[in-house]
Amino acid sequence: MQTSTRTSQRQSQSANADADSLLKVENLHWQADARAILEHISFAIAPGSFVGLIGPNGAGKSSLLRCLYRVNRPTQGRIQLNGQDIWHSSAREIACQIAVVLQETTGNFGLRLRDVVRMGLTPHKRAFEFDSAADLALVDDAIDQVGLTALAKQPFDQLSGGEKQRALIARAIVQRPKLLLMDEPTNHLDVRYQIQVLELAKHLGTTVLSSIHDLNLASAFCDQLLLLNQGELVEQGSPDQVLTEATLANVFGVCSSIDRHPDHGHPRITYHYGYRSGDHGNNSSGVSDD
Ligand SMILES: Nc1ncnc2c1ncn2[C@@H]1O[C@H](COP(=O)(O)OP(=O)(O)OP(=O)(O)O)[C@@H](O)[C@H]1O
Repeated sequence: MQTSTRTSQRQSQSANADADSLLKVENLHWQADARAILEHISFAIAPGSFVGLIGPNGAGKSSLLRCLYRVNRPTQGRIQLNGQDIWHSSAREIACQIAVVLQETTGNFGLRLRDVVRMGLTPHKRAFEFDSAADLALVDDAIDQVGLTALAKQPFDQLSGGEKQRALIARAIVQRPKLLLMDEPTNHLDVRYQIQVLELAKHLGTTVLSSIHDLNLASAFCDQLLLLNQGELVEQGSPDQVLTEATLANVFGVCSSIDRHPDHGHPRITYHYGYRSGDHGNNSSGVSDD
């Protein structure tokens, strides 16, 4: 595994922002079956920012997110939310502060959409405490915000992929988290729903960390990007800093040209297919048409 020098430079830059960070991860390591999956992961996320977690298949994105929502216990290092170590907090305390949207959610056993959204209230409730009229109004308002009022009584498992993701965002709205973690929330969605789901998450006004495979979507929506490769954080910074032709060649093994998107001004990636080594300025990807 290699650690980029640019990463350490950016890590020291981001250290200046640490005091104001909502989430701070320090030297996180995680291993499974005696194999190192994540190593030397350090970053901080400022409140209100929309951060994309990118990287090739198997880089460790889901493993890192699972550490952050307390499924994978790090073998080394510290994760702090608002200055509090998440592994020294109760599961309920964390559930009040962190909402999670995963890529495929099944097994809701006949629950209707409204019941699934209502589950966002649970972490804030005591045992046997009933939902108040204000709680139920919050649920209906969240369903309305994601445009699913007409489907509120529909069994969750019968919804389309895009409708399920929007329902889970409605659940997150109800949960009122400080941090929303999303693992490939746009997987299997058509392009309209990919944009819609990310727009909904962006306009929640909460801090978001989401893994995203589509680098152009990551560029369009994210304030900051974390680039994982082989279990290490090799780049972190703005889309301009992270999405370079050289990085895409080195980490993803693709040849690309990058210009500015005419609407949002962030990097816009055009991929080149079937080129021969030497056809383009940067050919370190080793991609060829042989
Ligand atoms: N519980 C586990 N036990 C053993 N190996 C694991 C476990 N969880 C993840 N891994 C391994 O860790 C590596 C990283 O997996 P992870 O799912 O985190 O990658 P990813 O970046 O999310 O990949 P993708 O983009 O393909 O979803 C993979 O090689 C995977 O097989």
